[in-house]
Amino acid sequence: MTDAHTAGPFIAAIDQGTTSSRCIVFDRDGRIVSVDQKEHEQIFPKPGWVEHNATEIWTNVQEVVAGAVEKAGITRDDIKAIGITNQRETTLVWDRNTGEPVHNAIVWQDTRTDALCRELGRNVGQDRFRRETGLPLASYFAGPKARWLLDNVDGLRERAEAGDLLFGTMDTWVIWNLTGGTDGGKHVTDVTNASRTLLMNLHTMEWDERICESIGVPMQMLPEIRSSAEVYGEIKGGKLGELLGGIPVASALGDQQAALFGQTCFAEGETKSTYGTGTFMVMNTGDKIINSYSGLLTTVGYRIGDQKPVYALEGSIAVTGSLVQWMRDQMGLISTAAEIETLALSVEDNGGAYFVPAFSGLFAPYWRSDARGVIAGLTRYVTKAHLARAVLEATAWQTREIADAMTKDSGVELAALKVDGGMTSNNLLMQTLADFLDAPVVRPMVAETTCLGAAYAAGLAVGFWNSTDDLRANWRRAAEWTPRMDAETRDREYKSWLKAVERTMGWLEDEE
Ligand SMILES: Nc1ncnc2c1ncn2[C@@H]1O[C@H](COP(=O)(O)OP(=O)(O)O)[C@@H](O)[C@H]1O
Ligand SMILES: O=P(O)(O)OC[C@H](O)CO
Repeated sequence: MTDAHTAGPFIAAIDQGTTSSRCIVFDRDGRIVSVDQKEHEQIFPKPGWVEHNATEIWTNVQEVVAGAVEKAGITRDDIKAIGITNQRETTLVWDRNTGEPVHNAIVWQDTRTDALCRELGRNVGQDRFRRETGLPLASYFAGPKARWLLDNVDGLRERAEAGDLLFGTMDTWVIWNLTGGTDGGKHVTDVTNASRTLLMNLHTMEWDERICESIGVPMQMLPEIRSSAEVYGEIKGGKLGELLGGIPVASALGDQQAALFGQTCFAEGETKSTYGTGTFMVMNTGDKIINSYSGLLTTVGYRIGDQKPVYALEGSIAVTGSLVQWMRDQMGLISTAAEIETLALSVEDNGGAYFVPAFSGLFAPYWRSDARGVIAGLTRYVTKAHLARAVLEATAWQTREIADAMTKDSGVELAALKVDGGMTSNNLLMQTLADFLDAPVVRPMVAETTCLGAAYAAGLAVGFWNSTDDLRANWRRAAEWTPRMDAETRDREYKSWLKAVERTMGWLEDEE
């Protein structure tokens, strides 16, 4: 697959995502040379529970790396480094001696720790977690998931305290296996992934002893926290060892931080939003740890080698692309995701309907697990085409709420929004977004910004690229949407949206 335009050497990146694992090989201009991808099973043992089989994931990771290298028609000597990006918060515990997971991984969307988080809130108080970790106490994050495993799997706490078990998010699992597993695998994570556990102190970039104790996670099972761009070890052992042994494993970033990096949002105030199953908007806040009073998360954007960490504010939305899937799979109103645009374009507006998809509560800026979805404003006039509009508008309004919160917290007005992810192929949605934000929306040439960010960080770590300026030079605009909506309509519609959001709250009673 390589040609004269994509002469080596190359950098490879693994994206261990929620629904699939993929590997992409990039050239020096940040162009894609080859891709391989494999989905894994989504396991739903009970309502609200979501698990992954980590052994299946590791098998898939090995296959997609081998697959991408084969498709590129290159060998070990052509690849200067490999980087990792991953679904964040998804939590695994495994035996350091056998390498076997003790339980399926508990996925970020899983809400089984809701009650535990409420209890921690009552006993320890929300404020301390916010202040030290930048996060609200919520089932989304990794620490409570690890505590749940220790409390609910027989004998686990004793084994953890004896030092026989390792904790990790998916970056840690993949790096440990890539670098040899039971034969000396490196047990590390990076600052961005660690900043999603509720266990890392944002100010020191170390595990916080008191917080680990309050949550009930023994520190001896935690990985070493490293920067996002440095060599953690080399590929070793197994089939990949034979194929790619010795290649430096040189970056790790949570997928949303990787997208920030891949979008080259290196300056304070630069913001990206990734539109997939859920949506994650992240703003670079430079060296400032901005405490959010508006329901955002304070998190680490990235850290290159021994440079100072760069912080970020994040607004996470649980349901965006998955609402389009719901319209397709559960309602049968469309047969492909792309059809939502055609259907929505068959009418002028939403016909008065507003759809708030609080299917598993509301994430940012509300963090309400008692909320459930509503369609408000229904009359006999509303058709499925109006609902299609309301579905797309839901994504755009949720983004607007987060943009408002970011401006409030940071004092920075959004100058433009860089977007990526599967939903950005929807032109009507992108125009609606520009209209509701009253700011330009820009999509880059390389839409695979997540893998690209991991490749960039790995490339910086081994000197393949010299500086972030080299990376900026690779960024190219593919499309831009500018606002066309008048202020009066925008304000009126926003009010109606906010009214609909209010109606989702308090649907579940506390004991539910
Ligand atoms: N044309 C479209 N319009 C609206 N939504 C879309 C469109 N194409 C894909 N999607 C949605 O985008 C999501 C897939 O995007 P992707 O970036 O691959 O997600 P993820 O990385 O979270 O798996 C799906 O939820 C799908 O419903
Ligand atoms: O794998 P994705 O793209 O669904 O990303 C999941 C996020 O990292 C969850 O925080």
